Amino acid sequence: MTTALDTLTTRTGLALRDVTLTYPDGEARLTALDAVSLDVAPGEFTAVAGPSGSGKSSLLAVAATLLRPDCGEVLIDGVDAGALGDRERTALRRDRLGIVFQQSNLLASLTAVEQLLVLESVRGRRPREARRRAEELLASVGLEGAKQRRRPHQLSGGERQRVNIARALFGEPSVLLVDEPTSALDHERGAQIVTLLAEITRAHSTATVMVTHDRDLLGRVDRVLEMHDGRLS
Ligand SMILES: Nc1ncnc2c1ncn2[C@@H]1O[C@H](COP(=O)(O)OP(=O)(O)OP(=O)(O)O)[C@@H](O)[C@H]1O
Repeated sequence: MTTALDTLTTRTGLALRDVTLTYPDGEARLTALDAVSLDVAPGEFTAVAGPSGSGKSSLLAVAATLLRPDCGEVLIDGVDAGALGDRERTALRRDRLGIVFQQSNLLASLTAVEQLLVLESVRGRRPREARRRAEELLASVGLEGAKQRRRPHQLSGGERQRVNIARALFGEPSVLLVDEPTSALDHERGAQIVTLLAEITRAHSTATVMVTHDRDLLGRVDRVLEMHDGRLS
């Protein structure tokens, strides 16, 4: 069976159209996203800043197709995620999205290279080719040589975050979603991670969205959007 995803070739990035998301709140509903629209083109690095509780994580979860909005559309490379069945949406996420969560969620028993290779079973590259690509990606985020064979507890917080970023890039995503990547890091290391994300956005032509509340780190992004009470401006 041919699906919308099989025929998809062009990369157009991320678009949200009038997205509203509510959560149950006792008898009522709390509006976390209020008619949010957003376009992020390939190669564009957009930051979303705003106070705690303003809806930033909800925005990323909806863009990541992990939460379904009450209404509105989420388009990844022009494909409306809401129109897909569960299986197709999972495939869209796997093939088109890279997600970097706030805390590094690396597996304790695996080395840096293995954190990337563990994804391989679902992608079907040849093992040697996959290992070479994993090593190249880790080197490109600044982790070279013996560090690639270390486990998470043998790496610094910044290095773990680099592994996370390399892992998110392993599937060659069109859209890169990054949630508070610097929350566990000091200012200097945080700034290095944001610089790295800016470079990645150019080099890989990803439509990158980074959520942050650290305004000191916004110098390297193309655009800063403000989130307030579920509204984006
Ligand atoms: N699962 C949930 N159930 C009910 N309400 C929720 C849920 N998740 C988030 N909320 C509420 O939705 C609103 C937006 O939350 P969200 O986590 O998106 O904000 P945020 O800007 O990411 O905050 P922070 O910077 O503290 O992580 C908040 O009022 C929050 O309390």
